[in-house]
Amino acid sequence: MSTLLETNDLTVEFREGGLGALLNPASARVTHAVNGVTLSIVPGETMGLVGESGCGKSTLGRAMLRLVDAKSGKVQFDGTDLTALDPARLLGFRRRAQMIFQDPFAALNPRLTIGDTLAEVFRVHRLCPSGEVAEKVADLMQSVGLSPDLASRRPAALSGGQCQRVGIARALAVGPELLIADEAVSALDVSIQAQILNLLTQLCAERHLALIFISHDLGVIRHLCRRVAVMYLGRIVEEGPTETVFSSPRHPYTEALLASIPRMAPDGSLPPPRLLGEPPSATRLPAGCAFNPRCAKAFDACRAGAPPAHRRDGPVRVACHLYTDDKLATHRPFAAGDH
Ligand SMILES: Nc1ncnc2c1ncn2[C@@H]1O[C@H](COP(=O)(O)OP(=O)(O)OP(=O)(O)O)[C@@H](O)[C@H]1O
Repeated sequence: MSTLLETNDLTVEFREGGLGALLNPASARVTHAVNGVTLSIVPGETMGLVGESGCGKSTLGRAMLRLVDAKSGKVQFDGTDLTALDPARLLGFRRRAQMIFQDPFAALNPRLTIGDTLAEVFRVHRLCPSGEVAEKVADLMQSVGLSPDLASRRPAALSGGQCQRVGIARALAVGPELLIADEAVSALDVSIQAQILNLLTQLCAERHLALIFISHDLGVIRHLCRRVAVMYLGRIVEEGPTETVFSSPRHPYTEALLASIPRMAPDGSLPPPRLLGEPPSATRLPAGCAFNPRCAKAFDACRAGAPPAHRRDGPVRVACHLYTDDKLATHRPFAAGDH
């Protein structure tokens, strides 16, 4: 199947330092938010993007939609290089890929009614004659489980779950082929989270939508996504079918992340966390593999150089020095101390 969205060696940096940094670029404080990401998604596919806070998930999602500019690398949507699009053609692309945000209240204009918020999308993108907008808005509201009676209300009169349904409706209005949902349920109560996840599953299936679902929550990713990409300090360290990655993680970071899900022992105690401390700052990346200072399996090569990003082990892609060609060629599973 042809690729819908593809990033190629994508890098995003944030430079800070005020006037001093403008006069002397070498003095700028540079955050390496996305560091050479190559990833693709096909039409109708659901992919989870998971990793600790600050690892670059949101920035990657935003760069995929050109809401933030890349420093280098490419983003291609259906064969078109987004990094080279002028503003007029970018507006056309915005119909095909949309974002859903974490905070449903903040994402809506508090002064506009729900009906006006949705009607604005039909008008800006000239999606239908103005006489049909009210009917389209009512249909759209029903498709996300909102009564059209709520059209006259403002966001403050809605619950968090209802606001997120409006956010989803606004994204769907333009008939996109790809949704990027950035922590779209993490601000909601658990019972409401399940309803919104079910809605997203249903909409993706009905409309053959591709979904990139950004989340800290491994349980949610497992429930929702066929494929998962695990991110650490700006890089994808492992990527593959969700069930394969979750049942036999290759990368020590994925392994530690999965082992960090709190599970109570029969005696009521909690096992010690497997992932200790915070990730290093994205302004000062460690030499070699970025995970090496926290990796229990690190050895000399991990400190000497970054691992190749595209090594395949069956259906899984892994960026780790433990997966050298000779180990993969002989199908020798690694173990601690097996270097
Ligand atoms: N506009 C910005 N200006 C400067 N630095 C930024 C900006 N946006 C993000 N960053 C930095 O880029 C890095 C990646 O941030 P990002 O928000 O993409 O991570 P994340 O994995 O989505 O985190 P979270 O799960 O907490 O949302 C962080 O170090 C963050 O502080």
